[in-house]
Amino acid sequence: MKEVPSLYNWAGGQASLEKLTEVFYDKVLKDELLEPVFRNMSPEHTKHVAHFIAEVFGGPKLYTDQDHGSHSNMVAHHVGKSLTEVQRKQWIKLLLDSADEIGLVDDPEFRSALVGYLEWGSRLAILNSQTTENPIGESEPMPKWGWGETGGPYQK
Ligand code: HEM
Repeated sequence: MKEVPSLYNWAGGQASLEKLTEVFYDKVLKDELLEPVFRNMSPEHTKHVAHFIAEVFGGPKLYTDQDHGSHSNMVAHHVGKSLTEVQRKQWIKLLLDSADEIGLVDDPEFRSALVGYLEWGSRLAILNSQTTENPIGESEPMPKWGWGETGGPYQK
């Protein structure tokens, strides 16, 4: 049985995920639907989101240790923002366009895991944005994401 690589390593590590979020937020800030939502984001936003996804995908704990973040802290950024399904769909579209643009690994298994995570995370972001109280306690662990039912191309 071959060793199972993390999604983080399969995606090309930190540099690859940081490139993904850089290209993505460039698009976001030029997008009619999303620019109003993100126009006041912090200069660190792009990097923090890359660090968050990297950690969820089995990479180093930069969001937790370097950015002083946590799952609760990430959710707090969405609470009360009243984000919409239309904005969510556009968010997903621009992120997947960015993945193609930077040449992120595109085997069916990795992309299935990526889309699964983005659907899950973005739907939670919309739900949490309708509330005024953070449902995630500060001591809750970071989410983890893996290959899911498809297994992985590493098995071939
Ligand atoms: C998997 C899905 C998602 C992840 C992993 C994620 C991650 C994050 C993280 C880590 C932050 C904090 C950034 C920082 O520390 O500066 C953040 C903030 C934010 N996110 Fe998300 N997010 C997701 C989905 C979404 C979606 C779908 C939307 C809207 C359509 C959204 C809107 C925002 C906004 C408005 C902020 C605050 C920006 C500001 O500081 O002004 N997020 N997100």
